[in-house]
Amino acid sequence: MESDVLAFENFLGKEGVLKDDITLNTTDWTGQFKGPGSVVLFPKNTEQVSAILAYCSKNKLAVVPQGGNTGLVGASIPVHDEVVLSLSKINNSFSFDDTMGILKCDAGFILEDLDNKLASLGYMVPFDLGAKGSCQIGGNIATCAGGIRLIRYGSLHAHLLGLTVVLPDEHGTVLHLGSDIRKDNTSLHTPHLFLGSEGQLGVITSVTMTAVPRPKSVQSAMLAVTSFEKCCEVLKLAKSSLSEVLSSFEFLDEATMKCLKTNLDLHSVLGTPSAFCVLVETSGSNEDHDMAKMGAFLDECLSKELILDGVLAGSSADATKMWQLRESAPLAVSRDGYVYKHDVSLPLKNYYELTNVMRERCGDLAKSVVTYGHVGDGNTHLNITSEKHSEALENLLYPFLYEWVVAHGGSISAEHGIGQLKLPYSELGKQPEERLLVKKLKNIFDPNGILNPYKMI
Ligand SMILES: O=C(O)CC[C@@H](O)C(=O)O
Ligand SMILES: [Zn+2]
Repeated sequence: MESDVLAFENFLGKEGVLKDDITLNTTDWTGQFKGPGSVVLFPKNTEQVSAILAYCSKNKLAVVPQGGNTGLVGASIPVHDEVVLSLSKINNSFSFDDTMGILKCDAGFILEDLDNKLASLGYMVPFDLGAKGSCQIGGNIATCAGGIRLIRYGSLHAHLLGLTVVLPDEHGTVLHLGSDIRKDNTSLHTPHLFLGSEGQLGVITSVTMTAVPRPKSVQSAMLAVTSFEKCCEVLKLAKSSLSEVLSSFEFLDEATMKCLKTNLDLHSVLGTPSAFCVLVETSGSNEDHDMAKMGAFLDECLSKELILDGVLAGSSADATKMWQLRESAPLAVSRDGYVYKHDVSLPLKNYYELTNVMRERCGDLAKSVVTYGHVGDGNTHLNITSEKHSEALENLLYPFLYEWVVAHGGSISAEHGIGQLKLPYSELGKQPEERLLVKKLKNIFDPNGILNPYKMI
């Protein structure tokens, strides 16, 4: 490794190579994934990434590309002594076409910084995540990040136009995929292969994507609902009556509210306790119009007895309080004890059934069985906690939970990916021929298998 470090210092200068105290880059924020790693590299541009990958390819050194390291499945953490390649210093180039709404930028931009830059131009990034203050746009693409606005703007597949990627071959080949324009049907849509590829095909150094006009009016309301069936009725009504302005439809159950109160001292904004809370947001361009729509929607929810109670945010401080509840849910469960995290999608008819089934199955072994998530997309975050890691509980959970999800037509990973966490179950629900095709593709991009090994593929 010493000669490798010298070679890296030669490409990057001493300041681009971190040898000691690398724990920040070899541990994830939940503390669940820790790898020894060997060295952390901080290239400043695509050429330096190319030099690194060419060298690692010739010398068969495994590499873990790393963005903001905010993932939840251990995809950006080394398993053994892989070299960590951080993209965080590749964050200079930014350009924006404010007529077409097309953004081109380096992969290492922090999502929130990018969004702030776009704000001054009247636009925003078309997705939003709790991790926005630390995650990076290149990592968002590599993991096909979902988040709280997917119901309105669609997944990143709808926004990605082009990428610069570096391949892990002996030349460190630099590829410019797709284009910087909205419509280009001249080839296979190769940039999209990298969406959700978990850094296993190549290293993304630059991203071209669409941004969306920043809404001038945003309304948020929190609703108390007595049954999950009614939550689904409220969703249907929100889609039909809020239609084009609906931008979010999020969900927290009573156990989540309890966890927020006990572990973070965060209290519901609703006066009436209820089994379920729904957070609805609209985004539009005309406050009077959007307020009228939200008001009519809330009236209809009440008159049809779909909700027990509802609070409309009267100020941005009120809205912040509502969103703080939803966005703090992951932190609240992490303070509850050892957490078994799940990110699965299901047909809505089975969405909360999973929680009920698991609550009964886990019995007293679980401390809390908590569900929140993007109900509008059928994506549930079922988090099960125990005082400490429990093998008995783990054996009750797996593979039962993932098999149940697949048997009910769901996906074992809705938005967080496979990484290390779900690797043992990654074949579930997949046709063997599809897995084979994916492996063949991986082999074309990374014949030596050096890029982010022991993960999804
Ligand atoms: O903590 C989780 O399980 C989910 C994290 C994130 O995807 C969210 O939606 O808050
Ligand atoms: Zn989520």
